[in-house]
Amino acid sequence: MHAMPKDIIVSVEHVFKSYRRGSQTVPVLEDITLAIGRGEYLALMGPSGSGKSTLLNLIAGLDRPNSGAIMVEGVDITSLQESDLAHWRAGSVGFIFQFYNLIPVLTAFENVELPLLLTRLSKRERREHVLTALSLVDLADRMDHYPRQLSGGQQQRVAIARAVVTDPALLVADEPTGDLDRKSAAAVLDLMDQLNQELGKTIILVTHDPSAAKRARRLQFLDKGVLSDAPQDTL
Ligand SMILES: Nc1ncnc2c1ncn2[C@@H]1O[C@H](COP(=O)(O)OP(=O)(O)OP(=O)(O)O)[C@@H](O)[C@H]1O
Repeated sequence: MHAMPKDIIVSVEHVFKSYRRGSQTVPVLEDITLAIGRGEYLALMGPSGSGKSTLLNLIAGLDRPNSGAIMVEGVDITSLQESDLAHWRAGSVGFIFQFYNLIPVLTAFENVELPLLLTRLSKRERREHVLTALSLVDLADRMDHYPRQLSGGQQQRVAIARAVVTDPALLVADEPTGDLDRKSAAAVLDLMDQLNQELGKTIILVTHDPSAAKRARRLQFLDKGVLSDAPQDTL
């Protein structure tokens, strides 16, 4: 473990990432360095294919860089073994995806409970945590519903409850409003504002939607694998 200033939660240092396509190497991220403060709300924009999801997945420990270091809460996640990384992810990061990724055969309650099955909590404690998370997203009354019985906006709110049920400091959201109508999108963005402002969650939001990016308090722009402060006229 390295010492890091207390207020920096994510530190990306000289990260390079490429993918292999047949015999070719396709560079995706080139020398990315980025520090994110605890409690920050950062939006990441940029053209399709510029590497936004790739960077988000690296920070969340879903993928590994070719070189460079990624420190999250003082842990160099690039040096963790696969099983340690999975364990770290489960307790440290909440994920919000464009298409919710709920399990169709599980109820809202069971979907939100899933991340807790990896913990030592008792059944009763799990139930309390799940109900707290579902109340936060205002869906406690729908806990016995299956995903297909819920609207897209409601499914995304269940996914947000699942993301926060283990109380991670960091939330990563990849196009969380990409599949929603304006009204449901606004409700999801309001909820993310609340998680940031009231619960102090650090949020990294990847989006194409300027009205979503406006909610963040800092904007970074990725183009052809290179990161920069967003130009003034981006939004
Ligand atoms: N697992 C993979 N294997 C090979 N190439 C990949 C893989 N994942 C991403 N890529 C390539 O890396 C590049 C960046 O992809 P990425 O999804 O990070 O971009 P993005 O900025 O999030 O795009 P979008 O806005 O369209 O979601 C693309 O050219 C993509 O084809």
